[in-house]
Amino acid sequence: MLSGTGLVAGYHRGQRVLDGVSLELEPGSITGVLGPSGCGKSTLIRVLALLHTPEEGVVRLDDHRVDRFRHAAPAALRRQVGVVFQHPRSAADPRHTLRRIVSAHLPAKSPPQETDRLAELVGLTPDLLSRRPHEVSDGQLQRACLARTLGTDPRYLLCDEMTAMLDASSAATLVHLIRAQVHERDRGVLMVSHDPALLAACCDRTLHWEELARPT
Ligand SMILES: Nc1ncnc2c1ncn2[C@@H]1O[C@H](COP(=O)(O)OP(=O)(O)OP(=O)(O)O)[C@@H](O)[C@H]1O
Repeated sequence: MLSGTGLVAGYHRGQRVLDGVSLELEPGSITGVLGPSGCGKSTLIRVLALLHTPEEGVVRLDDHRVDRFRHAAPAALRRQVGVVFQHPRSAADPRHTLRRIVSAHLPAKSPPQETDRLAELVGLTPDLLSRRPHEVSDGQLQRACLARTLGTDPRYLLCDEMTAMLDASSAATLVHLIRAQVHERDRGVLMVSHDPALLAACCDRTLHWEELARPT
């Protein structure tokens, strides 16, 4: 299980973006979190992904109580939690080919077939792999970002409004892919969004932001 308990976090002294937030993610299921823009959903994802240090509260990753975050977080723990961000164009280096983007988190000596396997998994055709971000659609680039994240075979996948930039058909394809990952690989998924219809369509349970922020 990946959990955060009583999390307090912000970006400036005295600013509490998260003020006593708790959430548990179980492997093999998709949890949705619904909240308005600016409530702190991305901040929660950053804390759970060990990318942002909470001022208070506890993050547990399976049997580990995490006590170091950001660069100090143990690599073995960091690799267990993958993140897909809202804006694929800010998350991918525009100079790199999709092949390089997809393979970015694979071990250095991985054979090219491993990149091909990840690309196929997310439905990227081989001809797209030689292109750069400006030569593909947002949906295709988001698939490449998802494939990159899956390269560490993370036990938990945190999706931060990952379909917000996509048309309905691309969004549905990605959601279908995520569901397959949950069932085939027993991953635990968090999907945050301000779109109740999206969460209702793909999550096993949906929590409202206010439910997470109850005092512990
Ligand atoms: N790097 C940062 N530095 C300072 N303040 C920040 C930073 N990132 C976010 N914030 C502030 O923290 C608050 C919560 O932001 P966050 O991005 O976590 O919300 P969100 O619910 O994900 O919003 P959205 O749905 O619009 O993406 C906002 O008031 C935002 O301005």
